[in-house]
Amino acid sequence: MPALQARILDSRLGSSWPLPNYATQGSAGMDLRAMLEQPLLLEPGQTELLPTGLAIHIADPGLAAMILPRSGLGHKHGIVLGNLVGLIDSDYQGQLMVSCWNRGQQAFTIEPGERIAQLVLVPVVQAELSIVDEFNDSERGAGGFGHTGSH
Ligand SMILES: O=c1ccn([C@H]2C[C@H](O)[C@@H](COP(=O)(O)OP(=O)(O)OP(=O)(O)O)O2)c(=O)[nH]1
Ligand SMILES: [Mg+2]
Repeated sequence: MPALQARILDSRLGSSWPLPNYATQGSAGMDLRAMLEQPLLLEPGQTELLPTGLAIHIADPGLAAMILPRSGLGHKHGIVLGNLVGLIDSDYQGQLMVSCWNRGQQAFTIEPGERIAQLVLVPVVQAELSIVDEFNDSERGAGGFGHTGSH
């Protein structure tokens, strides 16, 4: 498992609540917590940017991190991400922020320290554009958006 540099920006993280970690040996993501001073009522349709108390520096341009919703919160309570997916650049050193969007019909209260999203490290390939006039033929060509049918 590679080491990931992290800074704790809220001292409650690691004392009142555990640091983000993998819940099981096979977990893909580590949960991020809402470092709130008090419970936050999210009305239907409301979006708030929440601090996580944590900064990471991935440093390796061959890696990035994604912030993804937690399935239970998203499916049962409509609490997903205002940006749908958060992408954390390898050179970002600021606090990890989570945009929480209540896309549901009911208000939902986020408690201080609640696990609101998950962080997944992913490999990245950076490419240089090589401009051409025509592509070599491919089986698909420009067909898309249902081109292959629905059965
Ligand atoms: O859910 C998120 C998404 C992004 N970020 C941070 C890390 C990321 O590296 C930086 C920039 O994100 P992005 O490139 O997606 O946002 P932008 O709107 O393009 O801003 P910028 O102009 O700073 O790149 O914001 C978060 O903390 N949480
Ligand atoms: Mg950007």
